[in-house]
Amino acid sequence: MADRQQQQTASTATQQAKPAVNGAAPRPAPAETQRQESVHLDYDESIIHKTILVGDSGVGKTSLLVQFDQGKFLSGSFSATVGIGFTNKVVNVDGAKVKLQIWDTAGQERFRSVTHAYYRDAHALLLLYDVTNKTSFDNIRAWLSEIHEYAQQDVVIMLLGNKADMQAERVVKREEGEKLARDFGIAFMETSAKTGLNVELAFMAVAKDLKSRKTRKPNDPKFSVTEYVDQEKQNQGCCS
Ligand SMILES: Nc1nc2c(ncn2[C@@H]2O[C@H](COP(=O)(O)OP(=O)(O)OP(=O)(O)O)[C@@H](O)[C@H]2O)c(=O)[nH]1
Repeated sequence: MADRQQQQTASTATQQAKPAVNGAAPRPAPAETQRQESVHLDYDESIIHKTILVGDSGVGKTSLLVQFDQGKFLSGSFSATVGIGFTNKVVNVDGAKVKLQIWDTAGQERFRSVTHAYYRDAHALLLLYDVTNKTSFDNIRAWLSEIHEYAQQDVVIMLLGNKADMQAERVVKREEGEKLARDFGIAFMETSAKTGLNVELAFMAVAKDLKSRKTRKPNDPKFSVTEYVDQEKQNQGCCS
């Protein structure tokens, strides 16, 4: 549904920019339409950006993807992912359609060799831990060294502290997540697949970064996920 709305918006913008066909002189397109047209020219909308969700079993990878894709939370008994699967999702970034192919991996150790094989083609990795599970946080360093071993050097990495809604059970402070991310030079935010906190923002930040890598001119400033996320949080008047 959201995709269809985006397509409609995009095609409306294109129609507005077309010259008149009834003999009248073409009217100049509004400034905003011209800007969107140039974004479309710069960016190839057929590119598929492979984004992989990784982290220990039970941290909420499948739930995060379902919340982003379908806007709902699957409660009930936990059933671990077996193997790997993907969901395609198109997001609108500054008037251009950015295609994300989001791979949900199994966190269990026995599937690790299968998921390693997918790292090499990844453009972005969302690395999750569970704020109520200290082991999942302690394992982040091991996940990062696997990523550095198997993924491409310029892969976009974002650290997500999930289950932020479970305040009473929390054992990992937000500051600890922030520090770890700073130490490794990666972006960070806390999310909740249950309430939807920051779920869209996490994927949008990745999509923006990936798109900017494809369109950035040599002298353009580098897109900073961290600055974008901070700015968006301020705009939302939110603090988490
Ligand atoms: N309260 C709360 N529960 C969550 C959240 N995210 C996931 N859960 C629950 O945590 C359990 C595990 O979630 P999954 O999404 O299956 O975890 P996973 O990382 O995909 O696990 P594997 O497939 O084994 O790798 C489920 O019972 C979810 O309902 C969250 O943000 N808040």
